[in-house]
Parts: sequence; C-alpha cells; structure tokens
Amino acid sequence: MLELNNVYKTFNLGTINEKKALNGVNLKLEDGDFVTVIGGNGAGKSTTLNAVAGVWPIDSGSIIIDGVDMTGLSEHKRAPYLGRVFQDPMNGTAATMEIIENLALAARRGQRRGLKWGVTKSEKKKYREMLAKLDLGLEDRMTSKVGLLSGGQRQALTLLMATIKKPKLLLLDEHTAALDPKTAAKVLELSDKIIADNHLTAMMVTHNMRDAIIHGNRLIMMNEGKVILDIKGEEKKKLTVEDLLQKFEEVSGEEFSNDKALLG
Ligand SMILES: Nc1ncnc2c1ncn2[C@@H]1O[C@H](COP(=O)(O)OP(=O)(O)OP(=O)(O)O)[C@@H](O)[C@H]1O
Repeated sequence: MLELNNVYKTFNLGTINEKKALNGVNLKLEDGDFVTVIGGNGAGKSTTLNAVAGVWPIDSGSIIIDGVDMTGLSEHKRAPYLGRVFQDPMNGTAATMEIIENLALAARRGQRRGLKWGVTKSEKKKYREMLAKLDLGLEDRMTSKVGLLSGGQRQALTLLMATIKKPKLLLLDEHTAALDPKTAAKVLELSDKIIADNHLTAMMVTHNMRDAIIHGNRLIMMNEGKVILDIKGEEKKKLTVEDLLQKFEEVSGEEFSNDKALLG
C-alpha cells in the first residue's frame, strides 16, 4: 500500500541551519495496516508524513502509494489518495461554514466548481447518519457554524471529512494532542472505528506511548530520521511502555527524550 524506499531529506542545505531530517527512511505498509509512529524530538515523524503527502520534494529515494510512484508528483496530485488530520482543530474545517457545508465540501473535493451547490436530500440523510455515528449530537446541529464547536467535536468532524472519500491512506499527525485527555480518548476511539469501518490504511503520529501501544496493529519508532523499531502482531499486543523505552535505548544507545512524551 505505502512504500518508502531510502527516503532522504535535508532542510536548509549548505546553511548554518542545515538539518538532515530524513536519513534513509524505509517502510512498507500493507493494505489495512494502522501504524502508530513515535520517537524523540525532531526524530522525523512529521517530516515523514509531509514527505508522503508531497509537501516538498524529497532529495532521494522513492514513495509509492497503492502501486503508483508518487515521488515526483505534487501535493495536489497526491491529495486524492490521502486524508490528513493535524494537531490544530482549527486546521481541517471552515469555521464560518455550517457543519453540513463542510461535509459537502469534503465530499466534493477534487470535483469542478460551478456545479449546483445545493445539498440533496439523500446527501443530507447520509451526513446525518455519519454524524450520528460520532455520538456527539452533531446530527441535530447540521446547520450550526463549525466555529461554535468544541475542539474535540471539530477534530471528530475533521476525521469524517478526511475520510469521506475513503482515501487510500489516512495520515494523522498528533491529531489529539491539543485536546483534554478525555476528549482525546474519545477522538482516538472514533479514529479506530472510522479506520476499521472503512478498511483504511493509516499512520498516526503520537507523543503518547500508551496510545501508540493501544491503537493500531503496528508501531514504529523513529530516531534521527530513520525507522529504528517496527513492532507488529502479537509482539505489539504484549508491549509495555517500559519495553519501548528499553528497546529505544538498546537500538539508539541513548536515553529516550521528547518534551511532549507522555509515557503513562
Ligand atoms: N520545513 C522545515 N524547515 C526546516 N527544518 C525542518 C522543517 N521541517 C522539519 N524540520 C526539522 O527537521 C527535524 C525533524 O522534524 P519533525 O517535525 O519531523 O520531528 P518530529 O519527529 O515530528 O518531532 P516532534 O516530536 O518534536 O514534533 C527537526 O529538526 C525539524 O526542526
């Protein structure tokens, strides 16, 4: 489904701010894999997701999504294959538009504008059902402006919008980090459900080791721009935070450090 072959990326090459962010990333995701991504500060987690999305060109290596070589393609050309949700709840939705308008926009992504804008009855019914599944009462607020929603409600809606066209790959970049723990847990639960119901392949960056262990079928750890651990199957199910910290030290020879890391 996703293949990253020897991906390298250096920012600000030849300047005092030169930073080798990706240092030969290799990763193969199977169809339906849900991989959680952890690592210390500046390990290259977000940069890996940005490389997949084509935010900028990589220096070398290749990126294949669903059998298509995306390496030279623009972010725009890759967009139909991808759904993305970021940390900031303000990021994925249009605050001054209604919930129903946001969903309709997401559903029409990639289509020519100028078509009739009205939302049909059957679309409305579909959106209502989708919203009801979130169990946040949003199905009764379809004409509310999104700016009135809480951060958690907004992230849940963003998740729906990012997956409404069933992307080949869903990229979640610390999408619950700005939420309080209870809301974060709820949005994570919804993420699990949406990924499972739609049989999506997904990558989720998190600084919370426990969430990385609980969610997904596979866990990778990054350090200094490389994947240094890849744990799946039964081994992942049995993992503890202590195991992870120990493995990190074994493989990297350093102590794990991330200002944001939640180990508990
Ligand atoms: N657009 C950019 N321009 C310059 N440097 C960048 C850019 N994007 C990332 N970097 C640098 O690349 C390195 C990897 O960053 P990245 O955001 O991928 O880390 P991360 O693993 O997500 O870390 P964190 O947990 O701290 O968010 C960092 O040193 C970062 O400062």
